[in-house]
Amino acid sequence: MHATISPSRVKGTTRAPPSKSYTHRAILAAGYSDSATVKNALVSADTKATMRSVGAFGGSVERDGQTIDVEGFDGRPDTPDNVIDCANSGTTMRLVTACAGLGEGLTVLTGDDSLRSRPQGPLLDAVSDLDGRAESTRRNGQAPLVVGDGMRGGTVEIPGDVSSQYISALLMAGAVTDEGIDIELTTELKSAPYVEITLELLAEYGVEATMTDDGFSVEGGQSYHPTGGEYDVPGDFSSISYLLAAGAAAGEDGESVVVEGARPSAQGDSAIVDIVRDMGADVAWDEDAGELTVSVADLSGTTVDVGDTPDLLPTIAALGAIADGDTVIENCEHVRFKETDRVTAMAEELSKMDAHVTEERDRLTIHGGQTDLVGADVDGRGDHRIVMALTIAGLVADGETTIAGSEHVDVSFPNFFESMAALGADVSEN
Ligand SMILES: O=C(O)C1=C[C@@H](OP(=O)(O)O)[C@@H](O)[C@H](O)C1
Ligand SMILES: C=C(OP(=O)(O)O)C(=O)O
Repeated sequence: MHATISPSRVKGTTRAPPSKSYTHRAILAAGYSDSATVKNALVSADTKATMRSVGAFGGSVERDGQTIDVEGFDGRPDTPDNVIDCANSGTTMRLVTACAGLGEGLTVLTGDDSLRSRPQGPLLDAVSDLDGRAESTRRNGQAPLVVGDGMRGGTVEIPGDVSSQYISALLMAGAVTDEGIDIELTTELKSAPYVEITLELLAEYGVEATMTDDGFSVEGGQSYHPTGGEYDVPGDFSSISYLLAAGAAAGEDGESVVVEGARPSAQGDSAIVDIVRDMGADVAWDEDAGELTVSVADLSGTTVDVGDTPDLLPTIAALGAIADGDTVIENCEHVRFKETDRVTAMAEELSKMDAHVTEERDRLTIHGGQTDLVGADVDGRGDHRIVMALTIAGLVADGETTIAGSEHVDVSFPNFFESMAALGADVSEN
């Protein structure tokens, strides 16, 4: 599918979709429990992969709108009858790999072309070091994976600079081992707020895990049970970043964009509020009401370290192409290991719209204000965040922008184009 965006202005009230990261964890945690209900869940292609996994492990997952009732597998998972398809979802593959490691039998995990090219090696090594079996069928550290054989607890070393999801996965699984798991990081942790999200979610399910001097630790023999049997998912700040960016860059003069569902949580991506402010936009955040209000401004460049917030890179790059002056995105090498290499993807696609971009291994600089953005045929590269970020650029470009692969927004923000159109954006899909 293609999305066509014509220059347009936005205003009005919209609602943030529920957090993808919390939804994945809440559903798998419900799987580890005897039963739990996840309310206000994100129902998207990625979170459906986690629901399928819980079912494959012997749980039952029933969905009524955004309420998910889970009868869990209660501790260690059963051996699945079939392979588990994690589709495009890195979070599912990592969280489910550690869970599969607990099983008596073997689980086979696969995914789409993108997911089968992403790194799993450090997590496979960790599961093996903890006496499980974890192999890449192609012996290249990538899926398809074969995992199982009753991983035990213990101490394990793992790098922190490839994916924080390995640590989240081991913490979730470690709670139901006998001995627990102590994780020692061998390199600096990137995407650290996502481990905070895991700790916060675990606490909500009555499971204790902590940060230590050299990593993280979870005691074994714990059981999962959310207070009152229910967990309520907060709004997603990665998704909110596109809505805020739209309001800041393409808001109607004298009007504002209001985003509901923005309640504070451990999400590092709430940094987008300050980033947009630094670029010159006026943003008010009523944290009690969970409401953000943004109005249009002449944006200027900024410098952002995305070590903690990799998913914001496409949004910041698009804003940088709209702003005057240089926007420097630093500490971004790990953003190359996502659904696509997002550093190169944004550099190349924004260049098609006449943006001036300098790409280095660990830094992306967008030289804003040198020429106006022009509408172009661009490629979303099968990556939801590239599609959504290019849409923001398309709102202010001169002429029509056509984005290939627009259907991929179903990974994290299925009603993205409907939400944009309701705010007044001139967008259509065909
Ligand atoms: O744990 C999570 O929910 C996520 C962690 C981050 O990945 P990395 O830890 O691989 O950087 C982030 O990019 C991804 O979208 C979601
Ligand atoms: C990288 C992402 O997700 P995942 O790692 O789950 O595929 C994302 O949503 O940007």
